Amino acid sequence: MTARHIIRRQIREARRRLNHAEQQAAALAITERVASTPHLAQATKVALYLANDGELNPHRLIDWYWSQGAEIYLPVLHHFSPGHLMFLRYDPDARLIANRFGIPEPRLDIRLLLPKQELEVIYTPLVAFDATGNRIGMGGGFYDRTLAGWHQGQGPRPVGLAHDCQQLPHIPTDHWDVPLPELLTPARHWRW
Ligand SMILES: Nc1nc2c(c(=O)[nH]1)N(C=O)[C@@H](CNc1ccc(C(=O)N[C@@H](CCC(=O)O)C(=O)O)cc1)CN2
Ligand SMILES: Nc1ncnc2c1ncn2[C@@H]1O[C@H](COP(=O)(O)OP(=O)(O)OP(=O)(O)O)[C@@H](O)[C@H]1O
Repeated sequence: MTARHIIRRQIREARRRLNHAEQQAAALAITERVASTPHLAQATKVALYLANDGELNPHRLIDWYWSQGAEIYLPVLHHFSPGHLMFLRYDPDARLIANRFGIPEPRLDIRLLLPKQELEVIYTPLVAFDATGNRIGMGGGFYDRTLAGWHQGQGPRPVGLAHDCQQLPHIPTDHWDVPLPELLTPARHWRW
């Protein structure tokens, strides 16, 4: 087992142990944080995700963005390009279908597809982060591929979302890992 495997197992277990009240409080705290952060609150096209495996649950944040008239996009596993994500618009009445990991995603409808360059913010799920903005995800490299190049202006700014218990002192990185410039937890707004 590599260090990354051990980190994934431990932190996934820690976030799954959060109870319903803790998850609800975290969902509310993150929504209030976004609502009071102008560059995030003003975004009109944002990628979010549907919570899985104890992740910080953005359902209230999605409702809040909808109430502001913003468009929400969800990651959909690319049907032809393995390891890549597409972003499809998520409307309140959307029909969802579970992907191969059991995570619900919009049905593939070309009319709902948005090129990622047109998103303003990609809220990024993650398993673990450290105090310098390094992240580890579920292990598919999906977000690393999506975020590769954002720093050179090829795509939107990523903003990590996580519970405070997902922080580690140091995460070992690989050359393809894309560090985050910003991350929100219920307790803190990190910027690097
Ligand atoms: N909510 C959410 N949606 C997301 C992601 C995410 O991290 N969170 N992704 C971010 O990349 C993509 C999906 N990536 C995933 C990668 C691995 C596993 C997973 O559960 N793997 C199993 C074993 C693999 C299997 O079942 O085939 C595991 O590790 O237990 C789940 C999602 C797209 N959608
Ligand atoms: N930009 C990229 N181009 C090609 N392959 C990549 C890229 N980024 C990551 N990969 C590959 O994806 C695999 C998984 O990477 P890693 O373990 O860092 O995923 P992760 O960060 O945990 O997942 P995610 O990014 O989906 O949250 C690695 O084998 C890596 O080689």
